Amino acid sequence: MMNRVFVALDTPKLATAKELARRVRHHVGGIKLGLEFFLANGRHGVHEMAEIGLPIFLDLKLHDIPNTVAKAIQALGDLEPAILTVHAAGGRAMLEDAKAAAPAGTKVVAVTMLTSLDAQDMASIGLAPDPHAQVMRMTELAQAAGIDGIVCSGAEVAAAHTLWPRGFFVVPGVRPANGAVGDQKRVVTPRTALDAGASILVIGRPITSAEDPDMAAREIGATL
Ligand SMILES: O=c1ccn([C@@H]2O[C@H](COP(=O)(O)O)[C@@H](O)[C@H]2O)c(=O)[nH]1
Repeated sequence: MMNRVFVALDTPKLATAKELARRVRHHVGGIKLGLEFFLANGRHGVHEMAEIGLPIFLDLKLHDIPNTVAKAIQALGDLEPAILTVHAAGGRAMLEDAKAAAPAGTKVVAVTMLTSLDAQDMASIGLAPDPHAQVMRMTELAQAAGIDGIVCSGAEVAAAHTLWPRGFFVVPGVRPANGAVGDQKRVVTPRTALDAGASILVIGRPITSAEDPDMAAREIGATL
C-alpha cells in the first residue's frame, strides 16, 4: 500500500527543506509545502522540491472572493501540485471556482476548521462552540461544491467519511503517542487517524524537529 504520510516541511529555507526531504524521502509518501516555504521560495522553490520525485501538496489555504482565488490558482500555472488547499469558509462559489481553475490532476481540498482551534476559540470568533458540527457543515458544503475533499482533524474524520464516502480526507494535527502537541488542539495518533478514515496524514514537527528525522519517520511508519 502507498505511504500515506505527507511530511510538512515548514521552513523558509530551501536548502533545509531539500535536506529534510532527502533524509526522509524513503519513509514518506509526499511533501507538503506551506505558506512559509512558498512566500520565501515561490514557484522556483516548488519546482526544486518536485525534483525529489515525491508528490507535492501545496498548502496555501487560499481564502478570498471567488474571482481572486480562481485567478490565484491559474497563476500557479505549471506547478500542478497533487493537492491544493483553500478555506471552506470562502463559501460555495469560491470552492466551485477554485475547482474549475485547478489543473485536472490536482485535488482541491477545503480546510474545514483548523486543528489549532478548539470550542473556546470558535466562540471567540463568533461561531457555535462545536468543532464537530462545524466540520460536518463544511464537509457538506465542500461535497456540494464538487471539490475533492476536506482537511479536518482525526477526531472528525470518521463522521466526515460517513457523510462523504467518496471524499478525500487530509488529516493534520497528528502526533505519536506522548508526542509534543505544540499549538495543535485537536490531535490524534497516526494510527487512530488512519483507522478513522484519513486518506493521508500530514505530519510536520514530530518528524522535522526530531534529532533523527529519518528514524522518526520510520518509527511513525511502523505504527501504521
Ligand atoms: O487544520 C490544519 C490545516 C493545516 N495544517 C498544517 O499541517 C501542518 C502540521 O504541522 P505539525 O508540525 O505536524 O503540527 C502544518 O504545516 C500546518 O500548516 C494544520 O496543522 N491544521
